[in-house]
Amino acid sequence: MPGGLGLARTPTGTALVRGALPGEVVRVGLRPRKNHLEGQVLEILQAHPERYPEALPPTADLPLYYPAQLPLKQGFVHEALVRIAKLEFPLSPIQPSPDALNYRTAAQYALHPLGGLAYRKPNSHELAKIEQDPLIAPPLQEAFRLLSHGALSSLDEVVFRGSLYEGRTLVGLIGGEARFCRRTAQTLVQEGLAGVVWAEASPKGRFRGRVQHLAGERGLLEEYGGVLSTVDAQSFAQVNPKAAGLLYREAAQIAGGGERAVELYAGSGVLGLHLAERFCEVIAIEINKDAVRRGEADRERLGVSHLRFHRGDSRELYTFTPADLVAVDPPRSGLSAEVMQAIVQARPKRVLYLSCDPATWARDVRGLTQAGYRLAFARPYDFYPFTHHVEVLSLLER
Ligand SMILES: C[S@@+](CC[C@H](N)C(=O)[O-])C[C@H]1O[C@@H](n2cnc3c(N)ncnc32)[C@H](O)[C@@H]1O
Repeated sequence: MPGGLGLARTPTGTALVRGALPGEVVRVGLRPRKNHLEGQVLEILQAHPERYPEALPPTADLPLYYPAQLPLKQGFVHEALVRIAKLEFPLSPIQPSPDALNYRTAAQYALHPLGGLAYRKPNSHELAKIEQDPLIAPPLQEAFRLLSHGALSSLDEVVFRGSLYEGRTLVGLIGGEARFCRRTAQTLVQEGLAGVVWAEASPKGRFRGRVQHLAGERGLLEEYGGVLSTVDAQSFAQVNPKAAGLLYREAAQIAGGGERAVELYAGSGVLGLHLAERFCEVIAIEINKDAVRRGEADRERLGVSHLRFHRGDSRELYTFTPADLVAVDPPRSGLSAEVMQAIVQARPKRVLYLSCDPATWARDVRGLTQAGYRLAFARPYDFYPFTHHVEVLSLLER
């Protein structure tokens, strides 16, 4: 089901079960929650006929052979539209990921106290050591090998950001003190990693505190749908560049053209660079300064002078109206009430909505349809094989 949990009805109520696939018979340890029961699979008594038999990291909550994952993901988006947006709409078929394994170009791991890399078990502080990660792309495999054997126990986490285009990987070392990491960073670069940054472990979140460059490169070029964009270890970029490239291309095709497009939640403006082929002016609004810095550098390198960045909040859309198109790609929480209001007041002819959460997307589609827009196109995209996550590309028109 959406959220990556199995659903079961029991005599004492509904149970949400981590690790169970639809139709499986499992033995589960259950705990009562406020309105339901929750648990973890202890033993699989009758497995799904398509269950994937090889080892996967604990974040892979959809362990099915790849073709069996796709109809489930299509179903998550359809179900969100019917249940939340109250719409029966003919979704276009899901676009599979070009690679089902070895696709991720970003990953983060905890450091195990006994050495090696580990995952935090879902909803717990316990660490599960991992020997390999079949979901990460080839350039990250080498970084994984190097850091699995390093003596890094003073750190909390390591972050990898690789590039398929350059075949190299940047590493972020998180926690401890920068001065104790400098020598390790230089060795890692000598051993073939592209660059290393250090970041303090901050309660505000990863890379929200002090960040210091330690060795090698600060950024790498990555290809997204024919556009070369800079990526770094500390700011957002899509982690499946081949799948994201397909989405950006289709997004630009369905967006039409016109005088002005405004892109909200723009990151480093990769979508904006695609839209710039069809609009006389594109404004990219993004709150994160590192993402804006990367985007400005890309725009200059590519000579796209009619794409401009505004570092600020998406609520500031009103400063850049009128617009023919407003494009949004918000975090999982979707559009805030203020951004929704700003879009409705701006009255663009078209709203291009990219989403990484079908439930909040469906909520916002409902809001936009109530404000006079109609859903004209929607296609699920699979950026995260072997997980329940699914992206949506959609277009609304008024
Ligand atoms: C899902 S990412 C999309 C980035 C970009 N469209 C891409 O595909 O690479 C969401 C982005 O929204 C930015 N963001 C979050 N809240 C924001 C806000 N209130 N106003 C502007 N940008 C925001 C984040 O920094 C992040 O870069």
